[in-house]
Amino acid sequence: MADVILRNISKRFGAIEAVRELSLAVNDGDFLVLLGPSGAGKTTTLRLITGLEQPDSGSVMINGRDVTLDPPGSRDIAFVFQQYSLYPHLTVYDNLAFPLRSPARRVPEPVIRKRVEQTAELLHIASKLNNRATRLSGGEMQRVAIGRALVRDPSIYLMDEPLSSLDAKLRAELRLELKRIQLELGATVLYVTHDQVEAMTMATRIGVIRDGRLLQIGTPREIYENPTDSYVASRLGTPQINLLPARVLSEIALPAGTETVGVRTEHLQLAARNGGPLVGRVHRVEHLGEQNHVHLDYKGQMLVTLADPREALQAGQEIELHLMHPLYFDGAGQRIPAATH
Ligand SMILES: Nc1ncnc2c1ncn2[C@@H]1O[C@H](COP(=O)(O)OP(=O)(O)OP(=O)(O)O)[C@@H](O)[C@H]1O
Repeated sequence: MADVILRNISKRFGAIEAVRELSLAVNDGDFLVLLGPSGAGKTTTLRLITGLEQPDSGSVMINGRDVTLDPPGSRDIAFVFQQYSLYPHLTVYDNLAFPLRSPARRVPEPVIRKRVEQTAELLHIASKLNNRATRLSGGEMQRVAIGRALVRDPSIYLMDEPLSSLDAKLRAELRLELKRIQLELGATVLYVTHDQVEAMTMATRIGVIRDGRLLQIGTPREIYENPTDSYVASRLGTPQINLLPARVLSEIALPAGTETVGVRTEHLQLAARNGGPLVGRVHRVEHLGEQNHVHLDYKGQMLVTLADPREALQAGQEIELHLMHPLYFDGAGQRIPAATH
């Protein structure tokens, strides 16, 4: 059983409130992704769990034990950083063995060998064990860095944007592998990123964080389909949700209090003009291969939606917009629940 509970933790650096009364539970076997922009407090949250930072208030529990005041070394945690952080003069084997060779652990050498070889297999780097760390590609180096966390069997793996230094293709590849490995090991992971695709594809749950506050936590589907506010709605989905001021939609009935209407691709149907109340104009069509991005001008508001590339849409063409179950938000950006409309 491995779980981590944060209770109301806050951390301030001078005038900056990096983390504000954040409460969070990472359950056994969870792959919890903290998703937020730069400066949201993601790294600070991880550092508070490791003990590299002390909270100003609140507590950190690991496996039912309050570790808030414990030094970092005594917490049963493995951390993967954004940068590779390998020992360049050591071989891949020795880099992987390193965390097990600390005098405090006293792991016998045959056990180390077994763990290192298993980990290398898991990460598909078994053939590189004798290479020096510097003689690896970026993707291989990051695999080794992840491997250094995996050789141990901690309560929780903390990962701080471990794929962000890789190119898009490698990132996609390692994303799949990390998820496979997590499932194979039944590992508990807290992973921070600003990449919504990583969050959507790997997470069992996503926590959306902004300005040190946890805004919402739920499964990727819950966060995508049922965002509690317009900021959370805009964090997931490509193209991004269109947020239209209610005043440009006076032709249609909106729930009381609506100030903004959130329109994702699946909430919008385009049709030839046929007397419907909402008429826009195609501004630009971007052909992306399997789909088109259509940029529409609706009363001076620019909307982006997906369309089938076989649909003949031309810039300048007038087109009807049909909204299907869009999301409604009040003046403060809070969601107006479906039950009230
Ligand atoms: N040691 C520190 N001293 C002063 N300010 C800090 C320190 N560490 C973090 N901060 C500030 O706290 C806020 C949160 O930083 P943090 O690194 O946790 O954000 P983040 O979400 O991880 O961002 P990024 O995605 O850019 O890594 C930022 O405003 C940052 O400048």
